[in-house]
Amino acid sequence: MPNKGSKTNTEISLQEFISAINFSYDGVWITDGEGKTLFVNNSIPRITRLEKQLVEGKNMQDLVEQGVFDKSATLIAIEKKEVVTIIQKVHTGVITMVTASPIFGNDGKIQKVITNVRDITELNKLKDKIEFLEATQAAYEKELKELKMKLFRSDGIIAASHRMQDVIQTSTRLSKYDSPITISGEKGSGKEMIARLIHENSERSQRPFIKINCTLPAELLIMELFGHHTHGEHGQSISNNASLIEASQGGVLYVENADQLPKPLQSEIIETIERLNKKPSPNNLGNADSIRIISSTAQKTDGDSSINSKHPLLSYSVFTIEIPPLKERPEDIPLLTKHFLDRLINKYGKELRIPSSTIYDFLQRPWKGNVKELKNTIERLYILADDGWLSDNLTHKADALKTQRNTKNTTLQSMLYEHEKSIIEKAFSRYKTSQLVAKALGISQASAVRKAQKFSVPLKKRGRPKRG
Ligand SMILES: Nc1ncnc2c1ncn2[C@@H]1O[C@H](COP(=O)(O)OP(=O)(O)OP(=O)(O)O)[C@@H](O)[C@H]1O
Repeated sequence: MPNKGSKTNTEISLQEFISAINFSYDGVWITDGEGKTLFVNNSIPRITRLEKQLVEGKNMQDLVEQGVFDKSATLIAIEKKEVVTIIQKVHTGVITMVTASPIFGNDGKIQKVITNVRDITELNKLKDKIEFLEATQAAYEKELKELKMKLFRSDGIIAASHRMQDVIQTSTRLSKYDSPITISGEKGSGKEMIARLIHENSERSQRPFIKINCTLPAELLIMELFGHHTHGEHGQSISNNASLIEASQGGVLYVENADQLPKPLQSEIIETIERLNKKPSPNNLGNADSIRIISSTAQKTDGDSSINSKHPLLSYSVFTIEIPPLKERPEDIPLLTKHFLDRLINKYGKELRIPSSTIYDFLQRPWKGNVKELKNTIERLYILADDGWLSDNLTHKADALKTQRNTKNTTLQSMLYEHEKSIIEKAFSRYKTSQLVAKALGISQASAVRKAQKFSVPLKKRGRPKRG
């Protein structure tokens, strides 16, 4: 029988209780209802790297004001009268996670606040490590994307502008799928070129790419699309020529300007293709003869679903690639010009150079017929040129002679140099002073002066005020 005055096994003395709390691995910090420190256990100095004497008896408010902590969970818990968890910075560099729990008396007032303190510096290091790994992963993904872009065959396609690079990137992605797609863009902007690029880079590349010319009269188009059938003497249907749809099996059917086809014909194309695509394959490995439809439209479809819904072929598409008009991507113009000129030189052997004034002029034009118009313009100028320069009037020829002295070749760098020079010369001839030129071109006056010196443009001297 235990003595009346002695402790049972389940009872604990205050001394034992305090030494148990001192053993706790987490820090324990107890204050009164005003935030004055009454007790800190032995883990507090280990975790916070603060001397016990520095904090014992101190009010949390003072410790925050002295900058020992950036904020105090105890003070917030007293204010909010609820349990609070925060991340706290100690001026020793340690980061802790603290949870402060108010203890209420019978009168409803806070009597004590007991706060658990945990060192999360390690956790933070882990977070840094995760962030580092995420950044590394992002860098690898970027590299992979660039490598994929390199693997993607896009020879002969100029895409210097961000918008065209996006188009190429989307095309790369879409070439791996069979989904029907629409390519939209103004006439001559490169819709067919992108459709062919998708085909060339897909698993269908060895199978046909069949283009339907929607400008043909409807009857002829129907015959071309579905084949010409007559009836034999027993009433059976005899096919007299192969249909374009059948010819495109396993490959791509490119329906150019699909929105110009009569709607019933658009629906019939979809139905015929769906029927053919559903034909079971001999080995159940998917239909190797399935047809992929790529439609094109000169209408801008972005954000306007009403355009798509009016045309069965456009609404059948699961993805639309928008090709921007040439005037919205001027960065492509100098490179396209060089690209088309190089091709002509390769074919015909007549060497020509491009004067900066021609590039300048090309950058100003509206190019309503887009890349096709640029290509044709270059071909026309190439045929007409007989003095070694690709230019389209006498002023340009005079410019070309000037440029000849300064330009050794037609690299992009030299073209850009000449282009900038021409802008600076024109700006000084129009606005006269470096101050006005700077304002017009949106550059600093110092930069306008430097550019004038770079291109040997004479600077107008400021007149001295007259005396007397
Ligand atoms: N980014 C480019 N790089 C190189 N050549 C291009 C580029 N874009 C278009 N072209 C060339 O410009 C010409 C017109 O392009 P394409 O026929 O693909 O345009 P389109 O939008 O299909 O024209 P249309 O609306 O008349 O059918 C083609 O010779 C094509 O190879």
